[in-house]
Amino acid sequence: MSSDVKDTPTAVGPAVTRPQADSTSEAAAQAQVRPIVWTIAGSDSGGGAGIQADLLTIQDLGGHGCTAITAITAQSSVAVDHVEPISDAGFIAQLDTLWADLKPRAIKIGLLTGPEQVKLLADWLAQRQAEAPGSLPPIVLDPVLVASSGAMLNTTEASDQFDPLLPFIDILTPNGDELAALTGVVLDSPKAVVSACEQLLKRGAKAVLAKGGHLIFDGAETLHGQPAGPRCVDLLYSAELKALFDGPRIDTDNTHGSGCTLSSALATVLAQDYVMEDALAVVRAYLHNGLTASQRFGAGPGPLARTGWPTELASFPRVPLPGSALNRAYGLEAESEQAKLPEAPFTPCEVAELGVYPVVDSVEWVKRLLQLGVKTLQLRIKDQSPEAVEADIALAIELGHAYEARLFINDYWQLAIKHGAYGVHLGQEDMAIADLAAIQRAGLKLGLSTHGYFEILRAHALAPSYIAMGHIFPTPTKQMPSAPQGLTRLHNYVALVQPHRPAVAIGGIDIPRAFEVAKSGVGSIAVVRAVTQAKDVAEALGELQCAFESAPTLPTAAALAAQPQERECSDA
Ligand SMILES: Cc1ncc(COP(=O)(O)OP(=O)(O)O)c(N)n1
Ligand SMILES: Cc1nc(C(=O)O)sc1CCOP(=O)(O)O
Ligand SMILES: [Mg+2]
Repeated sequence: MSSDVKDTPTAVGPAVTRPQADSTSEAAAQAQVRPIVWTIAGSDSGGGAGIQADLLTIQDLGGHGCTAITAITAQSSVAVDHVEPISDAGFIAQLDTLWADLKPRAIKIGLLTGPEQVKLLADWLAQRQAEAPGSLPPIVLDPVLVASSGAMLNTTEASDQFDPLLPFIDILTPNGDELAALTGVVLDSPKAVVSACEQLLKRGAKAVLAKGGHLIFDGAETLHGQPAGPRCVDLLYSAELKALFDGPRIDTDNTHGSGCTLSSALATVLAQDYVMEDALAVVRAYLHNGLTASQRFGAGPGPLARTGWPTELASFPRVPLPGSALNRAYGLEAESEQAKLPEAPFTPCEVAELGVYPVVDSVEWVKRLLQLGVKTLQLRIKDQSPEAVEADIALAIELGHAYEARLFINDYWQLAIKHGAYGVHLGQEDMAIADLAAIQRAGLKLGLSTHGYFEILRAHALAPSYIAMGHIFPTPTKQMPSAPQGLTRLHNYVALVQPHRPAVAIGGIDIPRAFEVAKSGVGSIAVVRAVTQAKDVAEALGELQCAFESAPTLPTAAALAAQPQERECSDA
């Protein structure tokens, strides 16, 4: 693998074990493999929440946990009998000692026993920031007020008690009770949740995850447009992104430490450089699996099970589509902005694997590739008026049919419908503006671009004909707002997508890398330069094809053909 590829080898499973880790350089190498995650929280002697839950979670998701303990609690599954805050000196000593040697890639803050500890921590963070601007990693604050047994863990009820910390916090993760206590807003509707989040943003929070586990609104079932049973809807609210994560409410009372688990899981995934919305998608799936497999140990609610990095789509939340009833209930989009959602899945491609998939910018290239036997290809013309490109698009479509090939038209979906194309390829931003219902009704196949977990979930909800995942490696062909995904993530995405529909990898794939990419089991590789800049195009196509033939066939791809194409999110 090339060194410019951002890859996190521990994204799944345990770290690589090194035989001798006693030298400084060896220790540093270890630290790079498992990112260091701090938890600043209280000890739960019952092992279900607090520091104990955090360490288990951090380890389970591929991090190395370090702790700064804020309080000792005498706690079981049914009671909190004693809370003893650590001394100020003891608190700061832990932070200083860790900072000197074990710098964090992310921090989770849990129980702080009152305004004094909040101020101590805020001052300590401010000093680190002043000494080295930009040295603080992502910080998650779980504003713990009450234990799940109902006991108060925090000495004050002041709604502004966490405000000194807010400037340092990347995301605040209150449950319904905490959100109400921090804002004074009565959370009796989805829009009230939004206004509480808005208030916290005005007070300095960068983002809020308003957890829906405790929130039940009148008529909530009807918001989902389907008899789905009790749901849990979390709202991510920041200036840049407002998104819902919707999943079934798991029928268990083993929720002891669920807030601690969520926030430490989030810190651990953020420490592996995932963007917030992707990290939240993973964390919701982790909670789903942990609650589902949870067990009781004492007389009261048990803790969540530790089930490792989630890999199956069924564990992940649904991300409601633009124009969906759920988004409208939260007021996340104006009625006038509603996208036209299709009423049925898109026509599936008749093959489970799309193979070598060149993306080219002229009808001449389309013709040349068809003559060389290419069966999946895309015409991607950028920045021209529809009038200027119509004749070329019409001719390319005609050629595609003549050669019985799968020709996708990028962007110009109206022309693709008008001229009866095999399919259309659209980006994420197009999903909100294109008439997806018209594309589906016309029987055209639809391919969608994605760049991480969140976009994969949003694309999957539309039941497209394929999902493209990029950019795997750095590419000069297109300016990308997101980071390269790398091979480890690609493996995870393929496992998620390909049991349901064809997956396509794109971005920076040349012939040597095609062999690495094919090992992920992905059924298709989309390329621009590997074909258009090849000295010998026929030879390049042959070598790219070779990459697939040398790679193991994964059962997921083979299973696809037999899989009915269901639409996962019919909540319009
Ligand atoms: C197969 C495939 N995957 C991704 C893309 C990128 O599409 P999009 O996000 O719409 O960006 P542009 O190509 O329009 O710049 C693609 N074209 N093909
Ligand atoms: C058009 C395009 N879309 C991408 C995405 O990730 O969505 S990457 C990409 C460019 C791919 O070109 P090359 O094969 O030359 O790297
Ligand atoms: Mg496009």
